Amino acid sequence: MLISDFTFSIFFRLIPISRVLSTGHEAPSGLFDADTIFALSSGHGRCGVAVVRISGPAAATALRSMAGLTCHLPPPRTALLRRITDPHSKEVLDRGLVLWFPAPHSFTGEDSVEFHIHGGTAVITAVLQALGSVSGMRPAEAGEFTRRAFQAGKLDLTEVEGLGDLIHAETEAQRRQALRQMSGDLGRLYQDWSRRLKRCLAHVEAFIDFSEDELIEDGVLNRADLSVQELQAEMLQHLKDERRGERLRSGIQVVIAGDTNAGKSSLLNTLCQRPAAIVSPIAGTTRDVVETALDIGGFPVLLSDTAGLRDSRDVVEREGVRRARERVEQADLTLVVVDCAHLPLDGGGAVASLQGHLRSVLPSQQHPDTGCLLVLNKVDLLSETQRWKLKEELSGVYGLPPVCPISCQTHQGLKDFLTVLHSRHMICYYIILLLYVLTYSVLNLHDFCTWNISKS
Ligand SMILES: Nc1nc2c(ncn2[C@@H]2O[C@H](COP(=O)(O)OP(=O)(O)OP(=O)(O)O)[C@@H](O)[C@H]2O)c(=O)[nH]1
Repeated sequence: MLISDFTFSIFFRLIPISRVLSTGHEAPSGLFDADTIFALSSGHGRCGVAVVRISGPAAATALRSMAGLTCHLPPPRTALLRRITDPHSKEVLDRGLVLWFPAPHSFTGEDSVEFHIHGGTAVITAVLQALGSVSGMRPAEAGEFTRRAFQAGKLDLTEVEGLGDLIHAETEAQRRQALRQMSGDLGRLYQDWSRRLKRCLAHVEAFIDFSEDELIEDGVLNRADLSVQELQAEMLQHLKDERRGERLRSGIQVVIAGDTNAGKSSLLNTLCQRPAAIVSPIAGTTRDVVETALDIGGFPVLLSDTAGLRDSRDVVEREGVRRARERVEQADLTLVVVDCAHLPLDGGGAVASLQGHLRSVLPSQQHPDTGCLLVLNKVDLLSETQRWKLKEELSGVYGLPPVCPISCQTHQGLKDFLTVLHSRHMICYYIILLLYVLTYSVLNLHDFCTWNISKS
């Protein structure tokens, strides 16, 4: 390969790496708008107080003309109680608080104003219409305030993502993760990686361009290679810890599957504490997938009840079974429910029977040890002796997933089951694309350095 080809390949690598790593906000010039934008920021629906935000060069004009402030603007970030009027007709629209945030000390970095008005639909509509009539003002597009904050360097991309997560957070763990991300820790980490990678790249380029003139000190490539290896180890470590974040954001897919009448719908209702699915002694009651969102130990879980798996001539039931199998294939975690009153306990063979259940539910390529829990339902129907036999038979058996004996009727064993479920879904991690790309890029650079060292 020619030297110019090396340089090209280095740049080829550098561009995606630095783009991915650059969480800073080198705002493209020309993206700043002269428009002033406004929006209801407190969400729709009737409420006590609604917040209308304005950002841009005409914010001060809007404040003056609508809050009756002819001479001076209010002191920055201080709430003033004012009559809010139509800027043209001077009709009073509401009485509320106004706040003035002069640039650059505002969320967007631009001159900004907030109106805290009463949350009735008519009040909000009147104020928004009045704002729209001020020259140079227009309603904000979705996410435009945050885009302006990013462009003004107030937030980096990871903080923007954290802000989005915080707004959408439904569980405690999601809220905590979003807040951590918003504090900028992740951005600082990526910027450090970016800086170190670029330094390695510069050393390798310098070696390529000047080594023949002997202007480069010995061992430059070795040091670059060592640094890249260190970075690679750090990223892999980070990847291990942070995969959890992805599951936190999108939720874990938990699917309940098994034979008809095993108590799958009863389990769904028990977990979500409401009659979300129909329960009946008639086999084949559930025909379609019934979904419900849950918060288990602070983690978002999308729980699905599915049709009982059996051969059927009924077209609708067959479609239900097809959907059930599809869901099991996509699941992060499958709860295989078995009616333990039907296990061959007295004559032995419970383990073989459970293995048969697992085979009939799980896709052939899935190992039962992973992504699966065996839920032995209806333990209330077992006698003391039968329970003892079951325990005996299952103790010391390898090749089965964790087994949880429970009763959806008496709630026996439910607490232990929830503990196992919590620890099990914590290990349902997936590759985060961004970090995968980073690692891949580092591996490429590492390969390049290694190749070059061996060549020299
Ligand atoms: N004794 C006892 N009965 C239960 C328990 N759980 C469920 N049942 C009963 O078992 C029957 C079937 O329960 P479902 O929850 O509808 O079972 P399913 O697996 O969803 O059934 P399909 O819709 O046919 O797939 C109902 O009569 C329930 O009351 C349990 O823990 N103990």
